[in-house]
Amino acid sequence: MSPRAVVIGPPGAGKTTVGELLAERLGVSFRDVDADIVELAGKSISDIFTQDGEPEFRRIEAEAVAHALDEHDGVLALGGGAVLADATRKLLAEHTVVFLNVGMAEGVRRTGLSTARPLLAGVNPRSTFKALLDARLPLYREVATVEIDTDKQEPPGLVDEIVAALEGN
Ligand SMILES: Nc1ncnc2c1ncn2[C@@H]1O[C@H](COP(=O)(O)OP(=O)(O)OP(=O)(O)O)[C@@H](O)[C@H]1O
Ligand SMILES: O=C(O)C1=C[C@@H](O)[C@@H](O)[C@H](O)C1
Ligand SMILES: [Mg+2]
Repeated sequence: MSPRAVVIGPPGAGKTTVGELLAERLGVSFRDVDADIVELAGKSISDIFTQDGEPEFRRIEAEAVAHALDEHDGVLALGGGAVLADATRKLLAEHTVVFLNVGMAEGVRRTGLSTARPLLAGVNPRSTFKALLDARLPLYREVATVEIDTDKQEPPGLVDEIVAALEGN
């Protein structure tokens, strides 16, 4: 079993919003690994980061991604930092991966000051977001089947673009 599409990208790229719509359009179910992790750990992502640390979060995340890639045949959204794990990038090489990209200004606007995103909760979200993009862009691109720029289009239009890109693949 393999997901119809795995959705990756930075926080605020729209993985959850666009992923849900894409699943609806394809007539399949949607699953979000961030939600799997919360269920597995029995606490919020912020609590995992503060109580157990980022390395422990990444360990749980890599395991949860491997399970979900194996089990889910619909649309699967990964957490923004899932591609940091070498093992996860290796697994993704076998899958159809949609990279939703977002620029710094729009990414910061969309994520706002939400405490649900512990990595962006610091004093300067703009520079944090930029550092995160600089470090991760090559990793997203390494595993992406298609890359979609989300800055200037609403989710329904993005779904049209993704479906067209996947059909042409
Ligand atoms: N293309 C878009 N245009 C405008 N707003 C958008 C777009 N995509 C998502 N949003 C809005 O941006 C916010 C973040 O979207 P969403 O939660 O889907 O991102 P995400 O990639 O799942 O983030 P995270 O990595 O934190 O889970 C939401 O309020 C959503 O409505
Ligand atoms: O960008 C990241 O590293 C993260 C994004 C979220 O999806 C969550 O997986 C968590 O907050 C970490
Ligand atoms: Mg999300």
